[in-house]
Amino acid sequence: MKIVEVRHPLVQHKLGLLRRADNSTKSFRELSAEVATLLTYEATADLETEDAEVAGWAGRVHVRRIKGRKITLVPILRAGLGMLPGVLELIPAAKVSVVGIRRDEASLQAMPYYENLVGDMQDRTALILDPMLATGGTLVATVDMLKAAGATRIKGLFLVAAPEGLRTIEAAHPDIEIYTAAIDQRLNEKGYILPGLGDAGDKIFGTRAD
Ligand SMILES: O=P(O)(O)OC[C@H]1O[C@H](OP(=O)(O)OP(=O)(O)O)[C@H](O)[C@@H]1O
Ligand SMILES: O=c1cc[nH]c(=O)[nH]1
Ligand SMILES: [Mg+2]
Repeated sequence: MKIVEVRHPLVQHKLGLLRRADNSTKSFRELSAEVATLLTYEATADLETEDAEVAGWAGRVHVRRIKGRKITLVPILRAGLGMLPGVLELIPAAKVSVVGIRRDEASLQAMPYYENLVGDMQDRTALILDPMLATGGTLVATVDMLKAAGATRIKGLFLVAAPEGLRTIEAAHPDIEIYTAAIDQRLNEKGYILPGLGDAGDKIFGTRAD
């Protein structure tokens, strides 16, 4: 499975800021979106392009443009919404397919509760957005959903990923690609990533002070 840990200095610097426990909701949101923009740049590096011509200031000019297959962004509610503005900075016309999955805090099982996907999923690259890949249950459920709707080309963008979750997704869906700012050490007994970011959904929405 293709797993890319993005080591770019800007990504690593911003991730370092995100890890601070004293971030305000505003800074956590801004940094999440900024790292998401940089992950998008990496994850779209292999998009196919084609020749085209446009009317330039000195006549016709040869240019390149993105070809064929289009993209749908797939933010996973809730926390994935925190990455969406950053990704839309680079792909402002992308259609958005929303998936709602909540992790049961006791069993750590992924509980799907909402699905609203674009109709032509088979013609698009799906870019899943979620800050945290922990046990991997949420990602496996999302990829199951996307494949059932016809998706064949799927990439996931995460701020932080745990080795346990990477192993789980590799066993279930080795054909997808993962882009993350960090592969962290491990999960704690409650399924939180260490050193991680804490509860990303709560930090993005300001629902609990850590
Ligand atoms: O890899 P897993 O072990 O499945 O865990 C990861 C999921 O947990 C968090 O969502 P959460 O359930 O807290 O929902 P929220 O975004 O509404 O806070 C996170 O945003 C991922 O979606
Ligand atoms: O570390 C974790 C794991 C799951 N969800 C989070 O928000 N943080
Ligand atoms: Mg949460």
